[in-house]
Amino acid sequence: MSFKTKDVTLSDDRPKTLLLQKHSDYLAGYGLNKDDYEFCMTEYLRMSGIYWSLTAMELMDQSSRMPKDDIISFISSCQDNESGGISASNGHDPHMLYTLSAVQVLAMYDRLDAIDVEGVVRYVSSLQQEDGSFFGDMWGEVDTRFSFCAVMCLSLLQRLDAIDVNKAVDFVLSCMNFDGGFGSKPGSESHAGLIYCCVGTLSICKRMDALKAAELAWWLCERQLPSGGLNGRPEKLPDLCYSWWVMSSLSMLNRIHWVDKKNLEQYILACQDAETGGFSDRPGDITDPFHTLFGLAGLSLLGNTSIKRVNPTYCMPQETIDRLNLEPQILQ
Ligand SMILES: CN(C(=O)[C@H](Cc1cnc[nH]1)NC(=O)OCc1ccccc1)[C@@H](Cc1ccccc1)C(=O)N[C@@H](Cc1c[nH]c2ccccc12)C(=O)NO
Ligand SMILES: [Zn+2]
Repeated sequence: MSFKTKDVTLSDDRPKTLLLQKHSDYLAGYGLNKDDYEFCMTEYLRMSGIYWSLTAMELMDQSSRMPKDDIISFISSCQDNESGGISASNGHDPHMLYTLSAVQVLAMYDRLDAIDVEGVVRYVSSLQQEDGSFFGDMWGEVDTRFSFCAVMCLSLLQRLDAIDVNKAVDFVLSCMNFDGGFGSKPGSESHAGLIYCCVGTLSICKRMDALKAAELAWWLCERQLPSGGLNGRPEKLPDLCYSWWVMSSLSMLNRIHWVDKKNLEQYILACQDAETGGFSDRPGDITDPFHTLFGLAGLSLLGNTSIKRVNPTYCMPQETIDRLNLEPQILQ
């Protein structure tokens, strides 16, 4: 039993303002050196890395600094003609996670014509199981993350008709715990990231009525620690990306005011690196594009107007969601 709540202390010389130019330079320069160790080691999730960088640049209104044509032809080269699915990088197997990232990127660029959309629809719907759940790929791992990938991807393509939405919702609801939270499968422990996926699925399918909203919002705001940061489960250290998983879920529940916004903003700003640019999981750690997106997206949800509005359900610019006429449900 740990009596000392695990937390971090924010040092006095931490960044207290948003260093937008540093973050824009950091992302514009990331991955240019193709043979650096980190770039090679993250090939297995390259497509998601492109989604994180582009979305962060869009939120900063800096996406013109991204190599648009190279990105679009890279995505086309990653679609598997036989299955219709899209892989993280050339030569890798197609997977739901990277098919979603690719569709998110092309939706932001308004270039869904660059892929075989019917092939993607065929791939995603082929992964739905009898109980409504989804596999991540042909190897058959079930996880509520993949339910969220499926409904987000198909809704971006205006093709939710291709799956059994009622069964997809039933499976997600079968993963609801007594604390109002969700795990990856029925009976799995509640986890902030999976709560985001399950609430997001219900938001897109317009079934937020089925949530135990009060219990869930309570569990979510319990994630906040004295440092202002949020953790993903009880007794865990704070981590910047959990600011996003928790706050986007609270936004969909219309209860974002339940967290101490000032304290949380302090924690997010403290995770910036004034030298390299970018955000890290905790103050003083190495920055990466993943935490940089979720730091900026979190500040956007907190109302920082120097960052464009982000949609809490899709984690994409609100203007993209508006252009696609998508209306994910927000609890009243
Ligand atoms: C596979 N990932 C993770 O497991 C990260 C690891 C981590 C980061 N900080 C602490 N650990 N964890 C993570 O994303 O947890 C949140 C989560 C978990 C499950 C479902 C959704 C969100 C990260 C990549 C990563 C690996 C290692 C270090 C940093 C980033 C990852 O890809 N997360 C996914 C989470 C996610 C966001 N939107 C989704 C939609 C559907 C499914 C998943 C996601 C992502 O961002 N996709 O675009
Ligand atoms: Zn993290």
